[in-house]
Amino acid sequence: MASDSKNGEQHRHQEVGHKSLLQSDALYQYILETSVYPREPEAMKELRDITAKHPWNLMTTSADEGQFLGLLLKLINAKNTMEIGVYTGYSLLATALALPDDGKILAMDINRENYEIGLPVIQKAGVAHKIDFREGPALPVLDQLLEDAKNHGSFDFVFVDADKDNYINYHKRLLELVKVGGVIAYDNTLWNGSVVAPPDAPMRKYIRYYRDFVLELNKALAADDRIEICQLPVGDGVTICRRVK
Ligand SMILES: C[S@@+](CC[C@H](N)C(=O)[O-])C[C@H]1O[C@@H](n2cnc3c(N)ncnc32)[C@H](O)[C@@H]1O
Repeated sequence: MASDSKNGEQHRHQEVGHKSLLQSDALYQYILETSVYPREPEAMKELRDITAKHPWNLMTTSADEGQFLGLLLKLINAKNTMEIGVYTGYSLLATALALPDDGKILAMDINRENYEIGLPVIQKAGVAHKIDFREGPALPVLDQLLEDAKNHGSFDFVFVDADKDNYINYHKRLLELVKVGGVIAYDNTLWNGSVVAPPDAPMRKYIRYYRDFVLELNKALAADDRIEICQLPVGDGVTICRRVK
């Protein structure tokens, strides 16, 4: 993405230059080349390459975050999961590969077209049967799930990576849908580093618009005694919440 600042390179790095908040490109590259790329499944690499050619590729989950999600899912033995915000499906594929063969992902996105870009790769990887994709806004689907008591406490894991202005609304509902001991991961909780930017700092419009919602969410998660949390500087910041009551 172009930068209009004199200090173009640095500006780009801060805003959207790569998918990490680490202050050194070399260090991030080291992590990718040492620990991530050599272990990345072939299908995920293929999907990452396809997505890189798409005009909205900045939205994709980074390879290091994909690796983290896959490991987390295995550590908690997740089976019944949900994803809000699919795009071309990189995090979805990471999830599908990490789940057992009878694992499930209820995946929601308002845009089916982008999901279909990645779908052939997901099918080729032999994990498409785990995915139930719903096109449309996620909130009404959550409300519908809540109407049936048997869905309460039925999810092991949820990855939320969609409209930041709804995260608080998702949280209210997800806390009832995730089991005690289950995990909700909220993506982009450091929001391009803008959470610590002074209010008059130059920011892209969409960064400025969603910033207040992210700040509110972070405060609300920290104050919520129904969850344990850990905010990690992976990707654009991901907050892991474990339901405790
Ligand atoms: C950052 S992208 C998701 C990236 C994805 N997790 C990946 O690994 O590539 C955000 C997605 O949220 C979707 N989205 C936006 N508003 C939504 C809503 N109300 N309900 C469901 N999906 C929504 C967008 O269409 C977009 O594909």
